Amino acid sequence: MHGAGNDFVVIDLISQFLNLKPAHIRFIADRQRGIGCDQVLLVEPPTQPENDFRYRIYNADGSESGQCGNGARCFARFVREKSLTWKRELQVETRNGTMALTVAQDGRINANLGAPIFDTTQIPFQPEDSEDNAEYGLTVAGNTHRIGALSMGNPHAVLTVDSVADAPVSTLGPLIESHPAFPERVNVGFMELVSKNEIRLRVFERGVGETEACGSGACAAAVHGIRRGLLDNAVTVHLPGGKLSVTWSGADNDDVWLAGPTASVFEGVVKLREG
Ligand SMILES: N[C@H](CCC[C@H](N)C(=O)O)C(=O)O
Repeated sequence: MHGAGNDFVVIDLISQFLNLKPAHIRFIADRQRGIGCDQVLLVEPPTQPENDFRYRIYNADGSESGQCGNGARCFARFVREKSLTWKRELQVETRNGTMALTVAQDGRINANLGAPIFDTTQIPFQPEDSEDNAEYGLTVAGNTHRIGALSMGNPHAVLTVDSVADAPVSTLGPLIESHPAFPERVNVGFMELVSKNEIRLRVFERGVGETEACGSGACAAAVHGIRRGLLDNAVTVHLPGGKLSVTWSGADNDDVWLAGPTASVFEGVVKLREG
């Protein structure tokens, strides 16, 4: 499956049981030797009866994440296509709590990624200096960059650039992804302001590299722009793989909603060697 080109292998662990280890995840995600994807998503029974499913997210390098916005939308489509539920309002358990997914009559899927988190200890982020107009200075290879830092259930650094086409995604992205100021590493967004309701964005994702789209990254960039007064509350996010929509009231405790396309591409059986 994919959401605007951010692609996933989604595994039903309700009608089957697998004890997947990081080596299995890396094999499945390997685009030459395995199936190939940005993330592997696990569909599991909930641990609490009031919820519908449990949702676990693993990056291509085998690391687990607490959030995947595009993946959540594909998750909602998957469980309905596989007749694991008929509901249109889903409560899904993630590593950080629960998230609401809604499937409209026209098939559009909205994901509630919860309220953004700016508390640096929860991102986690250890800033070199104090926040100034929602930005921090971050020294990378001798140069200081201005970044926004927040969590959408997973950590994000957001840089504002004049042009995403010219942004140093492949060089600066990995240096910030593994910067010591982010003890759990970080997803790195490069945001270009188009208007008060539109941005262009490229994301170097933690544990993957640059992806065609990043749902939580789109939310993090839009929230950062709204917080700095550069964007209105509804933002169209143009990514290399397609368009996502983010809405957030601007109130710190209000939830961030993500909408966008989903697609089911292929279904099959994978043979996992005992790892
Ligand atoms: N690489 C991210 C997880 C996937 C996020 C992205 N695919 C999305 O749609 O939010 C992380 O390690 O936090």
